[in-house]
Amino acid sequence: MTPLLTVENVGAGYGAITVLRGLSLHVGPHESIGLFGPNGHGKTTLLRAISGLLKVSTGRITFAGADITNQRPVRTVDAGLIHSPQGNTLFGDMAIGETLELAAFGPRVRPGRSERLDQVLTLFPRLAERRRQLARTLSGGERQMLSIGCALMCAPRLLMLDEPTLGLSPRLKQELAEAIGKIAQAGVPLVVVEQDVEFLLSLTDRLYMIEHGSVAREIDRAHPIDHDEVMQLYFGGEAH
Ligand SMILES: Nc1ncnc2c1ncn2[C@@H]1O[C@H](COP(=O)(O)OP(=O)(O)OP(=O)(O)O)[C@@H](O)[C@H]1O
Repeated sequence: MTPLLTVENVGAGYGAITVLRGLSLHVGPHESIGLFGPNGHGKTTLLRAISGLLKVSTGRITFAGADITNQRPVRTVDAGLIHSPQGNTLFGDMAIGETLELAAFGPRVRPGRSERLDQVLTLFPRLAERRRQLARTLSGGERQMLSIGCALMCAPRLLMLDEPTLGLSPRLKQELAEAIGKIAQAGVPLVVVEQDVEFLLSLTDRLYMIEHGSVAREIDRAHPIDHDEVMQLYFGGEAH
C-alpha cells in the first residue's frame, strides 16, 4: 500500500548549519511511528521540514500521494497534515473555548466544528472544566492538552506531536499518554517525538532513531528492544 507520508533523502538546516542529512522514512496508511534520539540531532527540524515551517535544500516529501516539498504551512494544514509543536505556542489572552474554535478556521475543517469540540472536551475533561479560563493561566500539562486539542480541531489525517509530555509530572504524563492512545485508537495516524522509548513503543507501531540528522536505526514493535539496548543506543559502549 502507498505510504501516507514519505520523506526521501531530505536535507535541511539553518543558514550555514546543516541538520538533516539525507533523511528518509515513511508512515504507512494506518500506521503510527515514533521518533527518538539524542538531543539536538534533528527531530524537531524534521517535523518543521515536513509541515513546511522550514525549507528543505534537498530531497522530496509526499503526503497522501501529493508532493508537499517546501509547501507553505497553510497548505499542509489544508491537506490534513497537522503539527503540534514543542513548547507554548498558544495565545495567552484567549480562553480555552475560543482557542479551540479558532483552530478550526479552514474551509475543510469548519463543517463539523462543534462535534469535534465536543470530542476534544470529552477527551480532555480538564479543558471542559476550564473552558472560559485564559490560556496564559493554564498549567504546563493543561497547555499541552490545549495544543493537542487545537490540532484535533483541524481534523488531522496525520498528527505530528513534538515531545507532548516534556516536563510533565509522571501523573500528568500518564493522563496525556492515555489521551494520545485514544487518539491513535480512534484511527488517527501519529508521528510522535519522545525520548522515552518504552512510552513510544506502547503508542506506535515502529520507531526511528534519529542521529546526526539521519535515521540511525529502525525498531519494529514485533522486535522491540530492551532497556539496556536503549541505553547503549543513547550512550554507546557496553550496557550495564
Ligand atoms: N532556528 C535555529 N537556528 C539555528 N540553529 C537551530 C535552530 N533551531 C534548531 N537549531 C539547531 O539545529 C539542531 C537540531 O535541533 P532540533 O531541535 O531539530 O533537535 P532535536 O533532535 O529535536 O532536539 P531535542 O531532542 O533537544 O528537542 C540543534 O543543533 C539546534 O541547536
